[in-house]
Amino acid sequence: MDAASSSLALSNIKLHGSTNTLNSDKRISSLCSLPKSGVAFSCKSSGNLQVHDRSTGLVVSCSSSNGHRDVIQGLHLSGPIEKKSRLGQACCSVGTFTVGEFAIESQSQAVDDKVGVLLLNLGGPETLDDVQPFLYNLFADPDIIRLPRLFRFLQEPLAKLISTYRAPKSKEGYASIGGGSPLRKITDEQAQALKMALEEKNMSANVYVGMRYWYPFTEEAIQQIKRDGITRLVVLPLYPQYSISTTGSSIRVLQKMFREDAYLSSLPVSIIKSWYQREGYIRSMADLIQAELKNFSNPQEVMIFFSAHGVPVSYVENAGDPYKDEMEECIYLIMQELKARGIGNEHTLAYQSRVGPVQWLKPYTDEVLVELGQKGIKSLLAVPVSFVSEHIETLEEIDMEYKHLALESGIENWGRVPALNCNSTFISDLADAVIEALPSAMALSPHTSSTDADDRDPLRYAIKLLFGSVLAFILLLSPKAFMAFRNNFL
Ligand SMILES: C=CC1=C(C)c2cc3[nH]c(cc4nc(cc5[nH]c(cc1n2)c(C)c5CCC(=O)O)C(CCC(=O)O)=C4C)c(C)c3C=C
Ligand SMILES: [Fe+2]
Repeated sequence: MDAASSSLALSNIKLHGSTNTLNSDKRISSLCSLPKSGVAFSCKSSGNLQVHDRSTGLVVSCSSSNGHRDVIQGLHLSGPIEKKSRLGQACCSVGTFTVGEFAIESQSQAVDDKVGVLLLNLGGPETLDDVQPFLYNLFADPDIIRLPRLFRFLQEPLAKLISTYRAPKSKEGYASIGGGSPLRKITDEQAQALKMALEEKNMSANVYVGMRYWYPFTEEAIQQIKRDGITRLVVLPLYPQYSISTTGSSIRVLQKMFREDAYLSSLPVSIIKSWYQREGYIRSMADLIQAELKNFSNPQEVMIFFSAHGVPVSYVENAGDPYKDEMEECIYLIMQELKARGIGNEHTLAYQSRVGPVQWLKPYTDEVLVELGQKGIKSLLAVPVSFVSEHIETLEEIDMEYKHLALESGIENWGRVPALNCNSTFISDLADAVIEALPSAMALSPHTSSTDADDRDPLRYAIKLLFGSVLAFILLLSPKAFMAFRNNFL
């Protein structure tokens, strides 16, 4: 943005109130002369107000003497600030807010600012023929099968083997939910709903979907973002809690792409790592639980059973994955919200969907269901909590396998909370999360040219692949390794 458009964005901000301490004209004229890298001014009322135009946007912040800062609509505000309506953001917002005795109106619209929101998700096979290649992509991810560095060359042959052997069982699962994953359709609908929610909050943005293991791949979304000339990007993983295996894996892909591309490496980006603690998300989860409890004849006797997708214990204990802590805090917050509504049901948390010959987070959903049935629990409400759309593990694993197991174990009344999908409170809260994240967007990393020498040398790559296949084959010929593999992956 040049000085002229900078002044255009900022001249739309009107400062009202006593001007003996805040002279808007003076500051706006001084802004125009600042270089295109950014503009800023400050004033003294009872706090220190700063307005920054970092070439593509506006940040208004006010730090008071006690140093306390609040975030309202992405603007860091504190002290004597009282929100009146939508706060101004240079990109597109219109609104009014007061700073002590001053009122500031923003009708700013930086015409050359193009905001993008990238929704990250897992992706799922759309047909039964997609299942094996989808599984290959998943198991080839070093954040899913974490091999010691020395054995990394085994990653691809192992992924080939595991995906081939697991595919028949997975296909049965996908066949039972209609022949494919609903993830793409639901994520596209969420993207559309988010775009509309942002528009209602006066922010115009393109919303993109980037999947980790199936179409549309994250790489495709990034190419589209480049073609569209996006100037600021908010990355929003559709996982409320952070795990190395989900959000971490997708961010790793982005970081690699951003490092290797000149345009991307200078694009201001803001990544929302996890958002399970957001009020709107907690409220929307509590709404779903409250509504579903009403379907039971004795709602207060129902055990609320949170079922989260598991991760291997080593992720948490050795690699420092915050997933378990975030999950437990999330459940605590949902239960607090329910308690505030007078709902004091018993609850429990267990982990589902384990894969592979390692220990996963405990307790396991299937084991707890049997124990609860044996203890005499008669009514149970299952709440899937690690994911915000319906998918194979809600539609098949919970609705079919676990329901069957629970009823067999003595539970008589079974219910399941639907996934949030396009729930309006939830989507509106995601829109707020995007607006709040935008002002902190900054370039991710310096541009470096291509990294891994092996990736550029086809001969070294072929040798690595061949050597890895032979080793994987030998490993699998050992009867013990074979039995562990067969029992856990197939
Ligand atoms: C927060 C959610 C998820 C975590 C954490 C997670 C970790 C994780 N998953 C696997 C292996 C598989 N996951 C599969 C499907 C799948 N996983 C998630 C979410 C999380 N995974 C979702 C939403 C889905 C379903 C996608 C869909 O098609 O609807 C599968 C494939 C299905 C199957 O064969 O069971 C596998 C395999 C591991 C190993 C892991 C952590 C290391
Ligand atoms: Fe998974």
